[in-house]
Amino acid sequence: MNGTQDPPAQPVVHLESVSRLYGGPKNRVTALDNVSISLERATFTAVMGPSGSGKSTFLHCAAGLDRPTSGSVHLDGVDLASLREKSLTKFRRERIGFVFQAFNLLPALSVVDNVTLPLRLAGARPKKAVVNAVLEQVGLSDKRRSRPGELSGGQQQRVAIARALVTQPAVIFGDEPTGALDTRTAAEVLMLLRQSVDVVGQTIVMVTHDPVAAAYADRVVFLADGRLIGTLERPTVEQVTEQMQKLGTWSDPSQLQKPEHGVRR
Ligand SMILES: Nc1ncnc2c1ncn2[C@@H]1O[C@H](COP(=O)(O)OP(=O)(O)OP(=O)(O)O)[C@@H](O)[C@H]1O
Repeated sequence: MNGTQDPPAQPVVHLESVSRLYGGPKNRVTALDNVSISLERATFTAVMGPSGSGKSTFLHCAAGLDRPTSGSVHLDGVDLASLREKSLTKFRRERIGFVFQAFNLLPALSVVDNVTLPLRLAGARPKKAVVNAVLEQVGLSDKRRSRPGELSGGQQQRVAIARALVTQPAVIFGDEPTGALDTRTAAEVLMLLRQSVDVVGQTIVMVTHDPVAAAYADRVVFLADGRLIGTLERPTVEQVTEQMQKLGTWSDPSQLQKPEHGVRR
């Protein structure tokens, strides 16, 4: 036995048998049904599935915005169930970044003030070098004094990405981050997300309906009726489209690759 071997890398996100039920006994909805998955650091995961399959619920439970009915979520080694509401809010602010379809920028604030807002909310003083590096990374160094209204949609989403990156979070969760953008601008934003994984080792989890967007990820996980029914590694647009068509037409989901536990290269 080799005693000098490194221990296996701890996944940055780990869901174990997570279920989320809504409603009461008479109108019970199982939005997530016994989902287990591990996501490793510096990976880009896309979450796909038909409407109502549980994608948003998955994202909300994984990011500590919602609490599972049963099962556990560990994020960056922390069991989210162990955190009370206030600590969970602090944890989210410090360790998780969010990028939404609607960019959710504050219109009265400049680019730089929008980007540094999470740090200031956390009571930290933004480090100039970090802020400059992040603005450079998203290609907005020359727009730091602009207001969101003076920017294009793609530029606004890049501000939102810079705001998510600036706390150097364990994970960035994206909910249709390119849903409001035209094809070319979406490609630029996806490229930026991809680069943040490859260059600075960011971990990203993104819900999307778009096979083209999903193909930027390292892995696509497919949900149907709240269940994790398959994964695709190093997906191509064609493969993702094919899997979505299978799900859409409800042909045999067993044709999909079975989900693996603790998957990654
Ligand atoms: N707060 C809630 N109360 C009751 N039912 C809910 C609630 N949130 C979600 N659901 C139900 O849970 C299921 C999964 O919803 P979810 O929003 O996670 O799906 P989704 O895959 O993100 O859908 P879409 O692609 O349409 O956004 C759906 O049947 C939905 O109606």
